[in-house]
Amino acid sequence: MKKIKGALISVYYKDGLEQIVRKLAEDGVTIYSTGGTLSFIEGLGLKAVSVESLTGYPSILGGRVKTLHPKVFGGILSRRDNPQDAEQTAQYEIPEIDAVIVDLYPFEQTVASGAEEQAVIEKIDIGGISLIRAAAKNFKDVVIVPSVDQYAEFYEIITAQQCATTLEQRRRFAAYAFDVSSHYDSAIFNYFNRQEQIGSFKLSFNGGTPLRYGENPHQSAVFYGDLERLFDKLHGKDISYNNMLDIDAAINLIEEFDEPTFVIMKHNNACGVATRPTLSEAWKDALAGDPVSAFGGVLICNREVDATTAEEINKLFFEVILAPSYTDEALAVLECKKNRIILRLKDTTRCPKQFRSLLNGVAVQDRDLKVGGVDGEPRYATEKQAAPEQLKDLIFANKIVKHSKSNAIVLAKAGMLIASGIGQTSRVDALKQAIAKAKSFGFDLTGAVMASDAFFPFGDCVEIAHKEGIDAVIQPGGSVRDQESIDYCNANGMAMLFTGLRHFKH
Ligand SMILES: NC(=O)c1ncn([C@@H]2O[C@H](COP(=O)(O)O)[C@@H](O)[C@H]2O)c1NC=O
Repeated sequence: MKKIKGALISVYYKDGLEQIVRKLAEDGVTIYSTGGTLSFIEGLGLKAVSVESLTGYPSILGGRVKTLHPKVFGGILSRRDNPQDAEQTAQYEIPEIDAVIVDLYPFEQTVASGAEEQAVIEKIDIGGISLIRAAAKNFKDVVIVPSVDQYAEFYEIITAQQCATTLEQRRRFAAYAFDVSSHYDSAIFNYFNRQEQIGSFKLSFNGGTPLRYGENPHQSAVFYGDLERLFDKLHGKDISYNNMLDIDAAINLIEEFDEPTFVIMKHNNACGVATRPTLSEAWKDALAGDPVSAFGGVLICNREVDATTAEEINKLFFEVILAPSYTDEALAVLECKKNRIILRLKDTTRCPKQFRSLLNGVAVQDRDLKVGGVDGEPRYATEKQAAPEQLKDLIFANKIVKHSKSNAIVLAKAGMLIASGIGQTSRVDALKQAIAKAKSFGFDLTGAVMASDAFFPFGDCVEIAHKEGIDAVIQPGGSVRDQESIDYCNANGMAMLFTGLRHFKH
């Protein structure tokens, strides 16, 4: 156990500091402090020594240099059991500082506020980060409180142990310190790296929410990120790892649609999608696409859920629902099952990059943010063009296939997903799966459209589709054998659009 005799306090946010300062003062600890923090302490009617009087220098360069001085850093870094260090600290009249309390300039908040570069640069804390690192390095003798988040724990310790700390406690606070400093530096790096990418990859999240388990009960899992910005959880049990995957996929898909649309996700793929003039109609037809798979699904829509729609949704067993809002009546209906997770979407902007752990590292790619065509519009590869209603269905189906696991084929008709073939090892198998599924639910494929996430390597898919009554197709194109498919379509009165955009999803 080591008693604190000298403490340096230099914090940006002063909230929560009062009880700590009072306790330190009560136990006779000498407090050293910087400008604003010193005024705060004196405002409490307590005494502290200004860092200026310790160093013999004023705070200069607009606060850029305040604590950066050997009298401060010598006091923190001196090894108390090292005779040479002791000799030098005595020679230069350096006091022992055995507790350091810092709260850094709010760099990330300043960037997030959209501040100009110069304002952001001034919020790069230099002295504070140096204090944190120095104190953490010398944890054998010094305790470091590196941010406001550790105030409560530190206060508990000094209250219970009369301003003394154990080595184990100091080591834990040193870990907090490097957590704070590395996160802070990652944020600064990402700010500097935002335009001209220099190649390194740094991602840092504070905290982490333990999940009940991972993809399966024998796998443990933690989520790092800020779900609160994305949505409000209004009701239900904890969100699971698999729920998160489906929620992510659901948000990606719903964002493709402007008109009232309902999507039902199952294991990362849509099993029901419909666009209709009203949300309740969209729900009805999304469910009709595959009422069997919908059981236990994740639901998402892009309009307020009203009571009528909620009454219908309520008949289904589902895991999660996401919507921009709910009427009070709708919420009352949906909340009748205690485990159901009800989320209100807020700000769905997400990182434009996607990360995935694989092999012994992380692969980073741009999100697939394009749809429709390389330059906006897809182009006809065939003589025949689709009728206006069918063209709408082609665009609709292409949005769904973009978010389906490869190899994927989507069949749609009248603004509704009628079947898909997903995650197949051949495109023909994906098509056959979709056809079989559509038929099993009694859908008539005459006049339906087909979307493919990648080009047709042979002419077989358009031929199979045509034999089922499908006469409009959308696909990226780009196969060396595109002409086989084009010739077949031309010979059989089919329309085929090329987007030039492949949408593999592995
Ligand atoms: N320049 C320095 O030597 C320096 N030393 C400590 N700080 C920071 O100054 C802030 C506290 O300043 P004040 O006590 O004047 O309100 C803290 O966020 C602390 O991390 C510094 N500021 C920036 O680097």
